[in-house]
Amino acid sequence: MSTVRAAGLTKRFGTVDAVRELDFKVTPGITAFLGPNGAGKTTTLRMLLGLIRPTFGTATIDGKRYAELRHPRRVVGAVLEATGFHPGRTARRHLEILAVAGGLPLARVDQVLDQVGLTDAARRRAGGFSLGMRQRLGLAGALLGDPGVLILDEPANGLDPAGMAWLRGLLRGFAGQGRTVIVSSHVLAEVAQTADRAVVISGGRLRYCGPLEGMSEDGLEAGFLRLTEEAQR
Ligand SMILES: Nc1ncnc2c1ncn2[C@@H]1O[C@H](COP(=O)(O)OP(=O)(O)OP(=O)(O)O)[C@@H](O)[C@H]1O
Repeated sequence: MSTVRAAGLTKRFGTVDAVRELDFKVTPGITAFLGPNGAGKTTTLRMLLGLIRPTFGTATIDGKRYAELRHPRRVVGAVLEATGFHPGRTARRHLEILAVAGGLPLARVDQVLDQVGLTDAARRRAGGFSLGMRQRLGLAGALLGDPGVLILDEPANGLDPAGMAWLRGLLRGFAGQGRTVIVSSHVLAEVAQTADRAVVISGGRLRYCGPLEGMSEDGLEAGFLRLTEEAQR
């Protein structure tokens, strides 16, 4: 049962307050992480994953900052952008390297290739993959450590309708095992079909944290616009 928490989380880039005093807690299930362009979503996710340091406050997973996790890949898997592949490496080789670097059993590679539907493409070079296939490969890497938490930045980007339905099933199955998913998205129709809860930020500040129904009495889009419009900078 993994919990993700932001406490007083703040990030300043020069004079830009990207994230301001965010407090939220995410528990098992699927939580959509929503906000307009520039709201601070990616910055928040990068702080959770120890990729950038907060100016103030903390971002923790199971009570620990990412840097304090002894086996981070077993705790949290993440896909922030589907571009971090060596184009000349095959999908399988890419995952083998990640497994070795993360101290994970190589047997996981075939399991995750199967889980994301890339078994038949395992020997193909990632440089020739479509955007949707790169998303699947990124997801495979995130799943390698069999983590309790998945953090995904716009994972539906590039997926065709069948791919979106497949991703929804995968995330539901993952959450159904009592695990925690945080998924950022701009596609509210997809969010409505997938998420249990939402964290909404705008202008770097928290606007909502709670069940999806709680922000969408008159439709998710209307709720989202109401929560975020006064904060547009
Ligand atoms: N490395 C950086 N240096 C300076 N400013 C940054 C940096 N990274 C992000 N910002 C600024 O911080 C703010 C939040 O950006 P962020 O990428 O976190 O938003 P986002 O919600 O993920 O947006 P989008 O939906 O467009 O991806 C923006 O004003 C952005 O320009």
